[in-house]
Amino acid sequence: MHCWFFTSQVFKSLPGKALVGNSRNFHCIKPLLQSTRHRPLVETITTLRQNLIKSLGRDSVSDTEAIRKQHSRDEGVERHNHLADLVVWPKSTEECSIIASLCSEKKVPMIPFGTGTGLESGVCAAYGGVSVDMSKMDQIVNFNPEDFDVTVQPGVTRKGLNHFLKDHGLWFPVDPGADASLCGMTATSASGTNAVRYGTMRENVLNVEVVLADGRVLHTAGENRRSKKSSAGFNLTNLFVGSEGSLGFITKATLKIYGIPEMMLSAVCAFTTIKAAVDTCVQILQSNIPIARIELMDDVAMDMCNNHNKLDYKVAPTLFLEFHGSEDSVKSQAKFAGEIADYNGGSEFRWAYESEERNRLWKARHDIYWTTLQSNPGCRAIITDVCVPITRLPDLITQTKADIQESGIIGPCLGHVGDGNFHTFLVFNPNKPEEFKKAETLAARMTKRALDLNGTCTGEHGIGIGKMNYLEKEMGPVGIEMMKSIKKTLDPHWLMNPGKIFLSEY
Ligand SMILES: Cc1cc2c(cc1C)N(C[C@H](O)[C@H](O)[C@H](O)COP(=O)(O)OP(=O)(O)OC[C@H]1O[C@@H](n3cnc4c(N)ncnc43)[C@H](O)[C@@H]1O)c1[nH]c(=O)[nH]c(=O)c1N2
Ligand SMILES: CCCCC(=O)C(=O)O
Ligand SMILES: [Mn+2]
Repeated sequence: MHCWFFTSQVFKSLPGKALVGNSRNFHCIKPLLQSTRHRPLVETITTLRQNLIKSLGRDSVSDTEAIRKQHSRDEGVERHNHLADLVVWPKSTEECSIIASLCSEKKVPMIPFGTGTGLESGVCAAYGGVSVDMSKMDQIVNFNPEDFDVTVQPGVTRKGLNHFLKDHGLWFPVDPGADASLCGMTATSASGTNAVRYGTMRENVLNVEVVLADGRVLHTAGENRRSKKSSAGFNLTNLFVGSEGSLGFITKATLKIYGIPEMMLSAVCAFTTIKAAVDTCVQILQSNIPIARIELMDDVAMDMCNNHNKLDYKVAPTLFLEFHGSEDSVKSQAKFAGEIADYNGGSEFRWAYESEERNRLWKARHDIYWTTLQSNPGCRAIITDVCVPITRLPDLITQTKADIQESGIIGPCLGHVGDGNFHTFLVFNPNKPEEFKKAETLAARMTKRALDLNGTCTGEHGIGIGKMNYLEKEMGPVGIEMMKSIKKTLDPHWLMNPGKIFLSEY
């Protein structure tokens, strides 16, 4: 994989005539999409801006540099140095359609923006264009507690939805660490710590409303449909789950919701080896214990976690577990899981009974990325996200940890092991190109290994720019051809989030 350290020479060599972008100081950028595409001309953007102001109002359109910068990057490693030319804030599906029609008419790229918590540069403006910030469409538009479904606009975040649902004794369990928008989560096919029991976005989205590149509005399961199952034709809903803004704007998502369990009980258990911890996880799943969360943190992650959260857990490979259900069910699940852990040499479970204690524990888990960066001031990290069939996980993690140790790079390992999904944060100093190179080499080896073990390059973060070349390997030529032909049907001028997912255009 190539990585170019940013120089003005590289920037000048990018395709384009009268460019509207600027040059931020990036430590690394990726090769652009193989394309003859140019950024929009200044005069095109000027006319488009006037038309957008006429349709949406002056307050809903911005071309200030600070706002364009804020909308052109996410929380992952900076892989791009281009800014959107304009940022707009639609207030309704109709306004979204107008934006799409105006941009299509001028052949200007459109980039949906949720909350910008993505990790693979999905919101970067690879070819400039219009960043469409969906945050002002923030209503819960349909709530059916007795049917266990809710329909939200794109500005509703997962924490916002859960705050609303709590008073009704309900919750939405998909929980990426960040407070992401639910439509952004749909767009990236997100998951998190609860997926082992409740599934990912793929299993929890019943219908989506989409504004297509030309402004048409599609309801992927038919307008207002919210049945739990359907055999009616192709599954268009799941086509849009994971589409990463490349097929249209998700303007509504209808989601499954759940009753808050009568009891939730968390526990922490340390092991002498990674293999013993992962074996425990595999055996718990094979025993059909309906565990709600089962997360792994290695010794490196536990050490950082203790230091930053004033915790005193053992510095060893550790499982964080959680059981949901009635009191009887939780107790019997916990007993059975405890016996399996014991069989694998695990320490006694350390229980967290009270919700305050549980929240502290899971917050420490969710914050581990920030903890890693704070433990290494001035550094950034390449975030890996491979996922394999669970029986392959012990080998994958053990070999990866050996690789990391040999490289001398700092790289905590953690994961949603119940799904076979794990992450490393490969820390590098942006001023030391050799460290970045080492981290990239490690990430590439790990991903290749996961693919060789029948897995995927991304369990939950998506392809964006960061994993474009891996998608080609994972899908093979026919798979990529099919994906592109679907994109061509929905977005014939390649205007929706160009420069993402695919290494080359049609
Ligand atoms: C600390 C921390 C921890 C985690 C994570 C991030 C961070 C910072 N994430 C990643 C992230 O939260 C996840 O990818 C979200 O789904 C992104 O949602 P945003 O609303 O922020 O989308 P964001 O604005 O970042 O956009 C992401 C992509 O979706 C597209 N998009 C956004 N809104 C859209 C819309 N309405 N219509 C069409 N396309 C749209 C964008 O164009 C882009 O390609 C994660 N993820 C995960 O799965 N599991 C995890 O455990 C974590 N953990
Ligand atoms: C922000 C880095 C990875 C986040 C993540 O996916 C997790 O902690 O599980
Ligand atoms: Mn994760």
